[in-house]
Order: sequence, then structure tokens, then C-alpha cells
Amino acid sequence: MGCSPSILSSLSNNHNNRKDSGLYCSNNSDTNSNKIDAHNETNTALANQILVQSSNKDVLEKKDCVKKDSIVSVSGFGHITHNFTIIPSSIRRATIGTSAPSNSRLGHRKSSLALTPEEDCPVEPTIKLHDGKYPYLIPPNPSVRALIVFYKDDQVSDAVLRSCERLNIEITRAKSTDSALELFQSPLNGGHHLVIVDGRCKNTDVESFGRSLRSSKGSQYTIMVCVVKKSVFEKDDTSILSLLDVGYNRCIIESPHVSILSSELRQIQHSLIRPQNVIATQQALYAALHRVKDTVIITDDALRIQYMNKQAERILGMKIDEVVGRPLHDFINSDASVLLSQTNRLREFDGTLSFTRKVQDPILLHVRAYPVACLGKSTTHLILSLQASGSHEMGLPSIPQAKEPRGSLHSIRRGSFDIRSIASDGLRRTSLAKLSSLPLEAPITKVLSLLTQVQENCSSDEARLLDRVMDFLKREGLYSPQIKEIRPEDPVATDLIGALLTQGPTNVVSSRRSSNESIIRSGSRQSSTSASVPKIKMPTHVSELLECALDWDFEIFRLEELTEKHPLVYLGTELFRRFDVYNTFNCDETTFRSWLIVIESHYHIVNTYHNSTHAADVMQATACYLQQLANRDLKIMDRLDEATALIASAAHDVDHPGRSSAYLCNSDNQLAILYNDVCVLESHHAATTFRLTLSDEKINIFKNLDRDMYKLARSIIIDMILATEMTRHFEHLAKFVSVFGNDAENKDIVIKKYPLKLPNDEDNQMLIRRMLIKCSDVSNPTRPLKFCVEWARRIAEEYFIQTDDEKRKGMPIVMPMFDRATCSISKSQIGFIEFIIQDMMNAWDGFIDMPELVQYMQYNYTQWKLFEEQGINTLNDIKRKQMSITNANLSSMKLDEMM
Ligand SMILES: Nc1ncnc2c1ncn2[C@@H]1O[C@@H]2COP(=O)(O)O[C@H]2[C@H]1O
Repeated sequence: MGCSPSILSSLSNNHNNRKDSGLYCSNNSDTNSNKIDAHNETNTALANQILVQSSNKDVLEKKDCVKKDSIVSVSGFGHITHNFTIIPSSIRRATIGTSAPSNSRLGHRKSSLALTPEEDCPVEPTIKLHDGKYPYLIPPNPSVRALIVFYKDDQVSDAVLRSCERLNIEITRAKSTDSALELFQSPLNGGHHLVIVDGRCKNTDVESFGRSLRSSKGSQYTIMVCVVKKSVFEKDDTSILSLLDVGYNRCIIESPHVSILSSELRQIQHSLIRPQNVIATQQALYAALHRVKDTVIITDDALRIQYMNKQAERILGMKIDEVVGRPLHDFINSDASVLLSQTNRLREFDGTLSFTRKVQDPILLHVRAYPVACLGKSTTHLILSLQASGSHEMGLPSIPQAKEPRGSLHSIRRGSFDIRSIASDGLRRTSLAKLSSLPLEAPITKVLSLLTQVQENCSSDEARLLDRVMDFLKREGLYSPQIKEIRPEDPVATDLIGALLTQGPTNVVSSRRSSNESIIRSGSRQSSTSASVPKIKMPTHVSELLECALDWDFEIFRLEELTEKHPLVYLGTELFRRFDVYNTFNCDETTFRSWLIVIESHYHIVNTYHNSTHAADVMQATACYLQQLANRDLKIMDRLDEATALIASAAHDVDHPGRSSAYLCNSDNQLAILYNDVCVLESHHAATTFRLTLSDEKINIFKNLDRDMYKLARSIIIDMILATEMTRHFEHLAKFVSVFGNDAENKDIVIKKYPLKLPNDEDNQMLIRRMLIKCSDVSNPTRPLKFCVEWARRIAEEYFIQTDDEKRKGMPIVMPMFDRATCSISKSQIGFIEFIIQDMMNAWDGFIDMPELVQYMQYNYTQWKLFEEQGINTLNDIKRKQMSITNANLSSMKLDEMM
């Protein structure tokens, strides 16, 4: 049996810190087949350089430990000709570098080419496996199998057979072309290295037989020899050429002499069969490389890619066919001159380069480039071994190999790095190993890896602390807060925050479940297609009011009144116009206005809070933020961002039933069923937006966008609407703060730094968009007091109606404290500002620089505190208070007068 440490084994042996599987190959036969095309002849030279055959006893003994599923089989001559055994690194380490004894023949049987037993001397001089930096190939000398196709027995056929015997060639005999083809293709008898065909017989079409043989599966490495009459050589060379053209490799002159034919065959064996076997072995090597975890690319000396393995295909997102022959430079963003200059001087290169990928962002990879000289003394090929550059980026040491674990860290460390070691059963091991070989890495995995490396080199106290940190990081819901600071004596806030942050059905006590009642009755609303689209005449007082459409103290309730509860259409038309959305979407104003009418008609006018005035208010806040971002010339939002933000905010609560998601879950509402109790309302708002918009060309504001643009716009709008779901409030806030900070004092720095703080532009853009719509959605506590109080009254009323309803139906009560008889609205606002609004608005102001948000919020907060002290709790109390606020006309006071 022949065995060869692979290219990867030898590479990783040099660096001794890799955990890849080792490769060993043998040229035995077996069952399966796995074919790969050889790429070009230069790679054969490379294979010569990097393959080695050995009869290493160690490996033979250890082979028993190797699992069956780690054997890769490759066909060369119709059958499996090479088995590569992927051996776990632990075993590999024990065998790498173990040279065979110097007098060993390293995998060579006794020469089969000797004419007499006395001549049976070594064909090759003894070569040490590790003479050079990399193992050399001793050309494999296979046990040759030949198919002899002679139609009759005569002196020549007899001489051929005897010559084969002399050379220890295993013979299969056929006397007709049909039986020859059958034998050649037979799984049992096939796999011939050599076919010798009698080309002397006039009745046999030797050319068509050659063609059939050549087109048989698994014949690409078979040497075909035709025995011809001497006269063929004497006449002209056209007959010879035609034979070569159909696939014969060689024509030899008939001879009855064994010595002459033996000599011919011996030359054929040397010059044709053995090189073919090298190529077949190389193919097996490619197959093995395709299976290993390492990322390997092979180039020629001019850095043109000759080969890349499956893992490289995965990482670069490209198929081998797309890269072979192309310069490596096409895929490298960074300067590769150092790599080239070092490897040209036969020196290894070790560094980090940025690689472009087909669709994904560029990736930083740690590159080890090994120059190989296959012809002469200068570099002919480079072997690149690539690794995600995580550990190198931070100058951290490489992932440690089996080091003695330190106390409790053991399991974590092993869990993080040596997947194979944590799995006890084979199946799990296989799937985990597969998983680890995928080009997928979550950022959190990377973080855990880095922390584990840090742990290796710190004190046990620090290591224990890191243990705890990693425990937290491994948990799900990293950004889902546990309520911890709400005072127990603050039941209203607890109720409100609990309800806002909790998803799905409530577990609170229920007296009685109602039967099949559902608050939403589908089909009761007017369908968009039947909605008429009247031409809207903008009354003068409305247009005057809309002149202030971008003021933070815009009179939204006045607009509600003037438009008879249709503020969205008027304000929306104005805001779309101001942000030039019509041009952005290449769509006329009428379509947009019709869209606004339909969307507005699907807001429930009976809801006290979640009606179209709320939608208009959110849209107005969004417009103010967009304006501010545009004024500051930060170029954060492009036209599509602006348009989609306005559309998302206008539609973000469409068809809101005036009940919370928890209520819908508790009442087994059809929407809760449809969305599996997850993000029920927001999913419904987003889906309804698109259902309505696409259902009628007259209102389809997307109709002139091309498909890609539409998909982009759609994904942004959906993402923004879903971001208004409060259960993920802290997650969105925490992510935003982690990127942009929350230091209002340093807002200039934050803003200036912004362009530099972009590890991934699109991710951050998404954080901004989400934060923008969230801060619009709950902007009411940051508006002038009279608006803030009115919104508080409206939401409280809506909550009370829900509680009334729950009580009436005997359902679980989602917010028991929001009972109209007992609730303190002031307290609920204090809690809402403290727990939900304050941090968010501070962070948002820090980013967008709108201090009035925080100033109004702080003022409103102090007012709510005051109201609470004054015992202003119920709706009636609030209404009375509103009167006095309106009389004092606080909303028109300058902010500094308020403070
Ligand atoms: N002033 C407020 N007081 C209490 N809760 C509010 C207030 N404003 C908004 N909310 C809640 O915050 C939620 C934000 O998402 P929704 O619009 O779905 O529903 C909103 C209300 O439940």
C-alpha cells in the first residue's frame, strides 16, 4: 500500500497550529467513484512535487482507527483507483514526518520491468521523503492491468502475451471487439491501464473500436496501443495519424519476438502508463482537497489560478470554472506585491489580504503562500492556504492546540474550538464537523473564539469572569431586557412596560373565556379596489396650516379637525411633495394621493389612539427627522430612504384594531393564528400595506420601480414597520447605542465620527432607519405639553376600552392597572417616559441633534410629576387639565419660557 502525507499535512506541519484533517492516500481499489477533471499539465508537475508514496508502517497500523466515512475514493481507470483517507489530526500528528527507512523502496514493488530475475533492480534511486521542504513524488508504479484484444492466436499474439507476463502485467484476453468492450466496461474485470489491440486484421475496424473504447467511461487514463503491420509504417503516416486521432496513444510494429515487444512495452510503461498514473493520483488529490476543511488555492508563478478547492469556492462564492486561468489579482483588493516578491524568491508569504467575493462583502483572509518549484529552481506554483483572519486582526495568538485545560474553563474552551472533541457519538460528530466547515460564522462565534483565546493567557480570576461573560453571550435574547428597576410600588408602570415588552398571550388570571368572539371581523372594511378616489381640493386654512408641516410643534389635532379626521391624506400629500417622493418613485401625485386615501380609510376612525391622526403624527415626526438629517448634510438618508421612511410611517399601524397583540392572542384572533402569536399586529400592518397597494394599479405607488428597486423598497418598508414592535424595543435601542453611542453631550463627535464608524454600512443604515421610525412612533411625550397630554389621554382611553372589553368577555386582562376607575394616567406617563422614552430620545438626540426633543420630554416629565402630586389621575382630571393648558396656550410658549 502506498501512503502520502498530503500537501496540507506538510503545510500544517510547518505551522503546527492547525486542526485540519490529515490526508493519506493509497492506490487501492474500492467501490465508489468521484471524478474531477484534471486542469492542466502544469498541475501534474505540481502533483509530482507534492505527492509521495510510502509504505509507512505506522500509518498502516493506525489505519484501523480511521472511520470508514473519512475515505474518499477516486476513479481513474473506470474503477476506484485511489482512496484518500482523511485521518483525524491526532493520528496525523503521530505520523507526519516519519521518514521511511532510507533503504526502503517506498511503495515500490520489486521492479516489474526486469527482463530476468537478476536484472530485477530498483528502478528509482532511493529518495528520502523529506529531503526537500516538501515531499517529492516518486512516480507511482502501479500493478498494470492490460486488456489484450487479438482476434486470433498467432506468433504475434503469443509474443504479446509472453511479453506481458515477463513484465508482470496482469492480462485479460478478448477475441472480439464486442467482448473487449464488455470486458473493458465490466465493473469486475475493467480498470485497465493498458489495452493492446491487433490492428492487422482487415476485417476489423480498428478505428471505430478505438473510438468506442475511448468514449467508454473511465478510459481517460488508459493507454491504448495498436499493433500494426510493418508495411503501415513503410507506406505513409496517415494511417498512424488516424489511429492516434481516434485515441490510440501508440502504434507498434508486429513482431514475433518477445524481447522486442517486451522492450516496447517497457518503454510504454515508463513513458506513458506511469505518468498517466501520476495524473490519476493528482486527480485523487484534487478530490481529497475538495473534501478538506482548509481553504486552498493553487496558482502558477504568474499568480494565475490553477485550482481552488470546495472550501475556497464557498468562501469566495464562486465556482472553480469561474476562476481557473484568471489572475489571483482579480480577487484580491489589497496590494499583493509583497506576496509576489517573496514567493518569487522561493520564500513563504504570511500575511492578511482582502478578497473580493461574488455577492457578499469583501473578506479579510489570512494567507500563507508556499512557493513550489516543479521545473528547474524557480517558483512554478504557489499553494495558498487561506484562513478567516479573525485571530490575526487583533494580534492575538493563534487558536491553541490541545493545551491542558484550566479548571472549569475546560468544557467551554473545547466547546468553542474542538467540535469533534465534545461530541461523543459519530453522527453528531459528523454533522458538527460539517457545520464547522461551512463558511458561516456568526459574529458572536467570533467573539466567543477571541474571548476563549484571551482566557488562555489570563489569571484564573479573570478566566472565571470571562466564563460568566461567555455564559451571557451564549444565551438567546441577548438584547431582551429583564425588567429589573421598576419600583414595586409603581404598578402602573410595571403593567404598561410589561405589556409593551411581552409578546404572545398573557398568563394573567382569567375568570372566564368568551367563546368565538373576535375583535376583528375580516371583510367588514371597504376593499381598496372599490374605494373611490376623489380629487382633493385643499381648503385654504388647511394649506396654511400645512406651511408649518415640518415644525416640531405642528398642530396635528387642528389638522384632524379641519380635515374631518382625514389628516393623513392632506399631510401625506404635502410631505411626499416636500421630499420629492413623486420623482423618486417616478409616480404621479394622483397615485400617491389615492394611495393615502386608501391607507387612511383602513385606519379605524373609532380608535381613540391608533387612528389615522396617529399615522399622520408619526409621518410628520419622521419628516422632521429627515429634514434635520438633510439639513445637517450628513448624507445618511438617500432619496429612497426618505421615500420609504415616509411611506412606512404613514402605513405603520394600518388596520390597527385598537387592541394590543396580547389581546389578539388571548382571544384566538385570526391574526394571532395567522402570525403564530409572533409580532402579530406589526406583521399585519406590513402585510396589509402591500396587499392594499398591489391590489389596484390606481394606488400602486411602486408600479414604476424596477423589480430590484421595488424589492429593496419593500424590504426597507417591512423592516421599518416591524421595528415599531415594542417587544424588541431594547434590542433596537441597544444595537443603535452600541454603534452610535448615547452621549448627547458629544453629539458633534458622534455625528462627525459617523462615517468612520461603519464596519458594515447597510447594517448601520438599518439601525438608523429602525431608530428613526421608533422615535417617530412614540414621539408624543417629546411634543409640546398640550399634544403630549392629548396623546396620553387617547392611549389611556384605548387601553381602558381594551380592559373593559377583557372584563366583559372574561378574558385575561393584559394591563389590569389600566382600569378607568382606578388608573393614574400621570403615573403611567411618568413610567413610560422613564423606562421607554428617556434613553431612546437621549440617544436619538445624540445622533440627530434635535435638543428640543429632550427639552420637551424633560418638561413634560416634570409636568406629569406635578400632575401626579396634584392628584390628576383619571380621564376627567386630565380633560380638565387640558382646558387649563389650552387656555395658558403652553404649546406656543418658547421652550426656555417653559423651563
Ligand atoms: N404616551 C404613551 N403612554 C403610554 N403608552 C404609549 C404612549 N405612546 C405610545 N404608547 C405605547 O407605545 C406603543 C408603540 O407601539 P404602538 O403604536 O403599537 O402602541 C403604542 C402604545 O402601546
